Amino acid sequence: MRDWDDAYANSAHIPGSDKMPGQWAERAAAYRAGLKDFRADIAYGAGERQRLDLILPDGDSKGLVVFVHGGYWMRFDKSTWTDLAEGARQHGWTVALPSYTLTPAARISDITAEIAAAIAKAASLVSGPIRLAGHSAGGHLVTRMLCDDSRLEPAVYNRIAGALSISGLHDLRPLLKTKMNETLGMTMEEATLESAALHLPRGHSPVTAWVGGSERPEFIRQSDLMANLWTGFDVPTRLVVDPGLNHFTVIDGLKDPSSPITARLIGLD
Ligand SMILES: N[C@@H](CC(=O)c1ccccc1NC=O)C(=O)O
Repeated sequence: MRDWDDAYANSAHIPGSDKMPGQWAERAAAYRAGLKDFRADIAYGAGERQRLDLILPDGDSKGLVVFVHGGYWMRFDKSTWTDLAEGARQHGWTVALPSYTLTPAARISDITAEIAAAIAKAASLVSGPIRLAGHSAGGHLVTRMLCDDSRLEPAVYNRIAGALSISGLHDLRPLLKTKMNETLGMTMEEATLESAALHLPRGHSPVTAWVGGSERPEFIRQSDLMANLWTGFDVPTRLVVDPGLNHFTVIDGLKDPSSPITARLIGLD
């Protein structure tokens, strides 16, 4: 059988990646220190990690971007990548960054419910269209919001203008064969119910699956399968394989207002 741990191992295939979490946190902290309007730790539930940060644009807000961080549902929080808000912020969008309870304290299905609550809270604070983005495990979480079993209320769901799943995981069943599942604790039933690609879409919100061309082949397959399957249900889908980028560099463009990934996030292209 294939080595499924290796198929989903990112750091092991990216030189220097052991130093990256420290660098990400430092960059994000420096970015927060320079923000004019940063609203930290807004509660969207009673749990300790059920908090979101809001980053406001300089002028009027055009709408709400929600960015959900990754880390295989078991690492990191909203403070790791605050600086990814900057591209959308410069275009006038308000950006919400939620934390969520990590596995094994929460099941993945619990986290999906938390993200719906986080989006509802942010949507109550910021008017206009909503654009969802997530990285890796966060890509899973945002695509789950568009599934037929989405917990979003119609008033919130109907404001969603699109979702950008960056290196997202859309069929969780192969992860059952990895050591990570000792922490994730998924059964086949949960892995199936938590796979966006195995659901029907609730509506026709556009979905972009964006992945680095130098990522593990499994991540490219996970983006490909999502775009492929939902195309069959009349969802406007795009698959973008961004050349030369790996699992960690693929999100860097979100900091840059002139990057193609920022244009995709806010629907300018
Ligand atoms: N230790 C993990 C790290 C990882 O995959 C990761 C790290 C940061 C953000 C997203 C990640 N992947 C999926 O959620 C790995 O390299 O396999």
